[in-house]
Amino acid sequence: MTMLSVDQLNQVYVDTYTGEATVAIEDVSFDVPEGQFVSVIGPSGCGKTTVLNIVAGFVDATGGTVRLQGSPVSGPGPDRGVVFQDFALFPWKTVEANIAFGLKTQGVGKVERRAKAQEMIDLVGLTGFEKKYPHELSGGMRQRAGVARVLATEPAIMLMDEPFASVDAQTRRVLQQEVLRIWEQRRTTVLFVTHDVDEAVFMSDRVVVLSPRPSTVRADLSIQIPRPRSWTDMHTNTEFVRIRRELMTMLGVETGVETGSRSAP
Ligand SMILES: Nc1ncnc2c1ncn2[C@@H]1O[C@H](COP(=O)(O)OP(=O)(O)OP(=O)(O)O)[C@@H](O)[C@H]1O
Repeated sequence: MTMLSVDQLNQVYVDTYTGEATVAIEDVSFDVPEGQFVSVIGPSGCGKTTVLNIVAGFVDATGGTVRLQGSPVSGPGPDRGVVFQDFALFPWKTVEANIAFGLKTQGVGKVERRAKAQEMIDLVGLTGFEKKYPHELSGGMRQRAGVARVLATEPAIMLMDEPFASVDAQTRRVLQQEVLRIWEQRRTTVLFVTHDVDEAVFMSDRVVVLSPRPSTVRADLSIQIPRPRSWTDMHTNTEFVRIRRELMTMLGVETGVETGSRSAP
């Protein structure tokens, strides 16, 4: 089943003061089948975040349609769970309360909320940290709590915009593996935006490559690396090495052209 359908998306931003128009997205179309992990990659400023924000319902597209499970998207909704770069946890709530929060807004009763929150806490490896506040957690733990918070509400699709951008290189690799481990147990459909070629290839079933702004879909590559995946095996995995090289060349990374793309450290 097609979970998400992005059809001839177009986005023009108009500066409210100068009236100047910026065509961010020219014409972008792609589908995401249920259960797939799909990354969107492309040069800096090509409109990756804009695509995600339109799918999330935060931004109204100036053209084209986004359908989720066949229904047009016209605003934010509980069927889409967004994992933000800055974790978006409430600092005054414990891990448990943060994770249960979305369920509360959905009207889920207290007992069920507690049970679901605990299930998610165990799933992401935060058992024992239920009563801690976000400032008492490491960046990696906060991100896991952020993922758990979104997963608890069982969205049809998870939208992730550079979720590991603010953590150090080593933690980033650990978190990439962690998120994959969690994802492999749930297989929630994921739309993932990143700059990072290695991250996109490592995580995804497919990588949608956008052209420089105003963007179109430049390539749509299927990643046939068996799961579960681990970073230890990647550099000797011929499929990883081949697709990584193809993407690097496409994005101009090896020719030294400034594209904003980079590989994972
Ligand atoms: N709210 C806005 N108002 C005006 N212009 C915007 C707005 N949001 C984005 N843009 C412009 O649209 C283009 C695409 O931006 P967007 O953030 O979607 O790209 P991106 O590929 O995610 O960038 P990056 O990789 O640098 O994060 C850029 O030129 C940006 O300046």
